[in-house]
Amino acid sequence: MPHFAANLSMMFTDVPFLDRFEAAAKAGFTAVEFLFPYDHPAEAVGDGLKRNGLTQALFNLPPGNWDAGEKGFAALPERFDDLKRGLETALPYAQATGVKRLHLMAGIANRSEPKAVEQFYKSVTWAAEFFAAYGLDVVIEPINARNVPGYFLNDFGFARDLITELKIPNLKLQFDIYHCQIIHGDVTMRLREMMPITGHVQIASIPSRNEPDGEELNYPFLFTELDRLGYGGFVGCEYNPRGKTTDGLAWFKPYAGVKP
Ligand SMILES: O=C(O)C(=O)[C@@H](O)CO
Ligand SMILES: [Mg+2]
Repeated sequence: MPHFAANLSMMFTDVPFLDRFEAAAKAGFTAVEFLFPYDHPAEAVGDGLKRNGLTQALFNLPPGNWDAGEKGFAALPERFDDLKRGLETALPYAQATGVKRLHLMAGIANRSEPKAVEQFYKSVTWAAEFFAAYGLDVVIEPINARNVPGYFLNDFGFARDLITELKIPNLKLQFDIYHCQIIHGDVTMRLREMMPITGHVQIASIPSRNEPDGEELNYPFLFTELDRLGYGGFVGCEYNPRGKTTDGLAWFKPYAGVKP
């Protein structure tokens, strides 16, 4: 049975961030993820988790000025120092939460520009080697161009080739089913192909990015497929609830309380 992680940047937003851990636990989640914890002290985030018996599935490395449109630096040669500083910033949060994987964002850059590609390889290698020393994985996620126009990493085949070519044991794919369906379709065949390099999975309905209980994809089929493929990682609920988060959790009832 999949092990779902509530995304606390998108779910339970009717309460302040640090109160969302309790809200997720009360709703039956045993794991959480979020985009960025950096507005709060690492200890407070770690306490929120521990007090509620939750496991941290994932969070993102610092992306730069998110509100100004920055989406990470990994493909930006002129921002390599910022990227390196970001790894240091994330480390205390990783240690306070006990998370085992971190998402490295590529940034807004043109993939047909050789310097951006070269920098992406360099940054990904640097980050993976940095976190290997702490027993952490680094994941990279293809993101569709409708949600993030100009995002460098917008192709699952490119991510697969890079991971396969670099052969860095702690470098893996963040397989967001929502993005895969929008970019390519054929989600089941891609899950089958890319399962050996997949370190994290995320879900949402397509095209609305709401609860995984309708629209384009048959999620119960995909959850069974993840089990059939032997996926033992987390499935992040990275969706915008249609209304109050708890009112939209009927789909989750059979999975509540599942531990790895
Ligand atoms: O947008 C997504 O999908 C994510 O997983 C975020 O963490 C990155 O924006
Ligand atoms: Mg995602």
